[in-house]
Amino acid sequence: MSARILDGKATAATIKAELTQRVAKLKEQGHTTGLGTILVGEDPGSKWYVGGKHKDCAQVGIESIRVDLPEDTTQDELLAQVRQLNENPDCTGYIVQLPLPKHIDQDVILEAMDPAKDADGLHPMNLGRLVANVNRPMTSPLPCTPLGCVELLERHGIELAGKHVLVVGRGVTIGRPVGLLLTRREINATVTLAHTGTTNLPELLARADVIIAAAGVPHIIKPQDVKAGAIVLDVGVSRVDGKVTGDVDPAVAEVASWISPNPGGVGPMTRAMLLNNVVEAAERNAANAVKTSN
Ligand SMILES: Nc1nc2c(c(=O)[nH]1)N[C@@H](CN(C=O)c1ccc(C(=O)N[C@@H](CCC(=O)O)C(=O)O)cc1)CN2
Repeated sequence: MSARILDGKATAATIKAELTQRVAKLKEQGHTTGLGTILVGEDPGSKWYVGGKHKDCAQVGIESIRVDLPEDTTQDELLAQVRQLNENPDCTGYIVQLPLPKHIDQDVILEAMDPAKDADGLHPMNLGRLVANVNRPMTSPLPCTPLGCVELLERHGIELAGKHVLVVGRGVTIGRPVGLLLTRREINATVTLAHTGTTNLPELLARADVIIAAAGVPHIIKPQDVKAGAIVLDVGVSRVDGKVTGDVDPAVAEVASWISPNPGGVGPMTRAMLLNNVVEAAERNAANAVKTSN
């Protein structure tokens, strides 16, 4: 058996085409949609990701504002840039590219962002809303990679209700929020969150219906670890000899029923969900403008 492919590249292209229409509609109504990015330092991977975000914006008609700062930028200088984007009316939403240099406290920066402009859904208020709101539709931004995982599965017709999902990794951008998202009532999955302190990972892997691997350890998930027919999302990103390498050994495709390639799986979906968050923020602004004018 060879697993079917959860094609993130093709799915992201479809989503971008849908978003292009929504951005055009907003423009017709007199609303511009703009994404801001703040990049600190020279990390080649981060530069590539930020460049990709601006290319995506150009493709779907979103204006973009790019702030690139040197590695030795102080926390106060970065905070000043954050406040400028909070106030900039052309910026509908923005992101601060992570990771930040070690001398900057990521939590302080994320907390200084206007939660309504937090295109990454990583402001503590937006993460708190994800924790607190189990039943009503979410109206605040959600973290892009978790959203990308859910959207990728849904758009391939995969039902998660009643499934046992094992998330490997407890990071704030993926592991923790994806668990919260999957346990919302409209998705209804049962989630186990494994991390470096988990003592029975082999046992958990062997019984999972769905595995979301976000550990950042190259090829940590092997074919013999996985239940036959499991659905496997490879979210981890490491570089081995300069090549993007996921958490999942490609031979897992011989055992799984569905697998996301890496590259070409969850990465492009993360980018598409960022655009989605910006467009949703612009649509919320447009709806609020109508309310206040009535
Ligand atoms: N502020 C944020 N910082 C970071 C995030 C994030 O969501 N918000 N996630 C990652 C990096 N990231 C987006 O910023 C990201 C990672 C990977 C991809 C992607 O499309 N990857 C390609 C392969 C890329 C390659 O060849 O190097 C793929 O999977 O096909 C997009 C975005 C950390 N920082």
